[in-house]
Amino acid sequence: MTNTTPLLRVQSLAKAFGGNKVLQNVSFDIQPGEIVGLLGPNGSGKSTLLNIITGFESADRGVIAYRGNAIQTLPAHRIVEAGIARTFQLPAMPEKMSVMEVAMAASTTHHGFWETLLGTGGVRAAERQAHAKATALLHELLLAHVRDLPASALSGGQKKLLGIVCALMGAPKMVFLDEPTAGVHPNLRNDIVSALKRLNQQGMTLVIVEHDMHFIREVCSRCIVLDRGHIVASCCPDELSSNERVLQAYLGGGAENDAVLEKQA
Ligand SMILES: Nc1ncnc2c1ncn2[C@@H]1O[C@H](COP(=O)(O)OP(=O)(O)OP(=O)(O)O)[C@@H](O)[C@H]1O
Repeated sequence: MTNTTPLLRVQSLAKAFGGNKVLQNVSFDIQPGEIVGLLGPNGSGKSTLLNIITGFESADRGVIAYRGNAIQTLPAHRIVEAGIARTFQLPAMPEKMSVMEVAMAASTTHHGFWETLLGTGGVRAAERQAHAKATALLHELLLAHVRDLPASALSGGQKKLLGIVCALMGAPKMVFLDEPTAGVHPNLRNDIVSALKRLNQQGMTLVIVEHDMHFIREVCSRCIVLDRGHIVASCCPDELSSNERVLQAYLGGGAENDAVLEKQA
């Protein structure tokens, strides 16, 4: 990786489900240290893009390079190991595990069968490390006071925070967040904003799928806007409201807009 290599480069990505062309010729770069908002109307392809980058779906065409290395054929766990983590729109939590246990289970340090069974020194040291890290992250994400509760008992917003904790347990360089504040109480929303800003100040690159424009303005330095599978804008949040193609995407448009988008892609 040279000084000019972007942290992530997506080139000519395409994906269709049957005849539904969900992503078409999608290309963009993310630089280290950015907080980028990924925007677009419902069904514009944001989650599909996020799923492809993080290895949960495969692309039909295109290249995804992380620190200069192609990752588009890697399975999800190898992408996590490479340094890219993600959260989910609706995090599912195991019924019987405590908040701390869920955080610990997200640790990416794994040992062989015999080492684990025998509880070797290496395993115990790794467990201590994971415990210390989970403790620090639960504190950072304001979940220290609920660490012994069953994870399934958390509120929707707290589950989102725990999803962020889990994503961070592997010490990623880059995190994709899928609607981190949707359905979250305003108080907790502000906590999420502060936590994300702190993580970014510590060097984390963030890409955030969000519909909440206040949140985007508060947190993001740049926005990428998708409309029906095409990137129609890459600009700072303040420029969104005067961007013709963004307005067109959000205010609607039928087949005539498809023709325009095809031409401009
Ligand atoms: N596994 C799938 N099989 C078939 N179609 C799918 C699949 N996943 C997504 N789609 C379709 O792809 C299109 C884009 O969906 P996607 O979830 O990526 O949009 P989105 O921008 O994230 O939407 P929202 O903001 O509503 O979450 C939709 O038409 C959706 O129905």
